[in-house]
This record gives sequence, C-alpha cells and structure tokens, in this order.
Amino acid sequence: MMNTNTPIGAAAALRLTDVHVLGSGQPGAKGTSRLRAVHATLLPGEWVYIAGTNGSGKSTLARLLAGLSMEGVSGSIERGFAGAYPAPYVMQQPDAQLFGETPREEITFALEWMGLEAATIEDRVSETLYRTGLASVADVPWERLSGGQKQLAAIAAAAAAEAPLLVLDEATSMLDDRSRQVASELIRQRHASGSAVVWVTQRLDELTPEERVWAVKEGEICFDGCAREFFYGIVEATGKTPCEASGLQPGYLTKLALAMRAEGVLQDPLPMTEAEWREVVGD
Ligand SMILES: Nc1ncnc2c1ncn2[C@@H]1O[C@H](COP(=O)(O)OP(=O)(O)OP(=O)(O)O)[C@@H](O)[C@H]1O
Repeated sequence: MMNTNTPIGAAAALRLTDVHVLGSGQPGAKGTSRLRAVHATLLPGEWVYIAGTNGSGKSTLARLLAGLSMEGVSGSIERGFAGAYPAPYVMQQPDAQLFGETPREEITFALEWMGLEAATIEDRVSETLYRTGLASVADVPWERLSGGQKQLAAIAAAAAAEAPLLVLDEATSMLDDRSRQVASELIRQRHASGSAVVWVTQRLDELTPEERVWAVKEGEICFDGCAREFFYGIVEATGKTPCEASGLQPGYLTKLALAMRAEGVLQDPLPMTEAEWREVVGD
C-alpha cells in the first residue's frame, strides 16, 4: 500500500513502514534496492542524524522523509506532522534547488510561501541576510557567488520557512567553520521553535551524546539510538560498535576510549564531549 498523503493531527508521527525503494533490480534483493525494509518513526520536533557510508542510502531516505517524489517506492508512508507538502530539503549541491536569482529572492520566496505580510517579510529577510553574513551579496546573482554562499542562502531560506520538518542532506559540506556555525545556529533555533530536523552527515564529530542517530547500511537502517550508544555500544553478533558495524570510522578519541575500556582503564559511560574527557584526564 502506498500512502503519501495523510495529513493527520499536528502530533502524529511521520512514519515509514516496510518501505522499499527499487534500484535497478527486484525489491528486497541485496545490492539492487536503494532502500530495503525501512521502518522509521519521527516525532514532531525530533532531531535525527542520518549517517552511513557513500551509497548506503542516506539521501534516498532523506528525500523520502522530505516528501519528495521518487520512482519505485513501496510500503506505507504516513506524513503525519510533516503534512502533505514536501519539507524544505537542502542538498549538498544547492544549484538544483534554488528558486530565486539571488540570496534575497531565495529567502523572500520562503517567507512568501508562509503567507506573511510584505512589511514583515522585508524585515525578516534583512535580519536573516545580516545574521548569515550574506547582506553584502544579497542582490548578487548565483553565478557570481561561491558554492558555500549558495549553500548558506539555501539553508537560511529553509530555516526561514518555519516548516514542521527540515531536511538537510550534507548541507554544510561547502561551508567554512564560521558559516557552518551560523548555519547550525539557524537550524538549532528553528528546532528550538518546534521544527523536526533530519540531518544527513558524514561528520561524526557533529554528533553529541544524547542525539538520535539512524545509521544506514546497504539500504537498511541498521541502528536507531543515541550517539553515545552508536559510538560505544556493542552489536552482539559482531562484537563491533554500531558505528564500526555500519562501515564508518570513529574518530581518534572514540577509538582511544574504546581501547581504554578494553584495557579496563575506563568504564561506561565512556566520554564523548570535551567536558567529559576533562573529567577523565583532569584539568
Ligand atoms: N535515481 C536513482 N535511481 C537508481 N538508483 C539510484 C538513484 N539514486 C541513487 N541510486 C543508488 O541508490 C544507492 C543509494 O544512493 P544514495 O544517494 O541514497 O546514497 P548516499 O548514502 O546518500 O550516498 P552519498 O553519501 O554518496 O551521497 C546507491 O547505490 C546509488 O547508486
């Protein structure tokens, strides 16, 4: 059964039940499906990271959650709080998704979509351009802007839209540290105001201990839990952590903590944040 149009009450979850997305082969067959047997539930206002190796199915899952149409989908998709319209979706390559001709137009369109009054829109656009550092290039056409500037404008427009769900697909890959921080603050603020956020990332250092992670491997969600469990839990069948089992390499400090636990030097909960490491090593 395919159900992509179920605007239920505001608190209803966005739910994928036994969803398959066909690649070039038959549904369910390993290696030929982009997604296989995906069961996933996202609650209103939740934040979830999607992690996985290249080609594992992260973008396919993200696009499906955003409500973008796709060939070869089977299973049940209840859009719940996300509503019937596609959610703002920011990609790694922003060019394909820009509607306006300039950063100002892009952010303006997002606010017009919300049906705000013209004077409010003008104020909010100016504020967003200022906050993101895009004010000096507000009216410069895309072809004269860098990939990072376009990406930042796309993120600013997505955040400005005040949608119930935002989907970011490696959306900060072209940003320098300062712009990444600005983008992150914009999205965090939107999340604090109630929007759910799906964030596809290859940067495992972005994850903080209690945040939810879905790890995708060969088209399947192979892990759903908090980041600390992702890095330090053990998958019984393999003896590996969920991070290692999904084919990803943890960072140096994670490996060190695991080695120290194996030596009996550290016990759970193993440290993840700078503050937790400080407690371990002392100031
Ligand atoms: N339009 C398409 N039609 C058929 N197969 C596709 C299509 N787009 C992607 N695929 C295949 O589906 C699989 C998952 O692709 P997807 O882009 O979801 O992975 P990903 O984890 O986001 O990868 P990356 O990290 O490299 O962006 C890959 O094997 C890919 O080749």
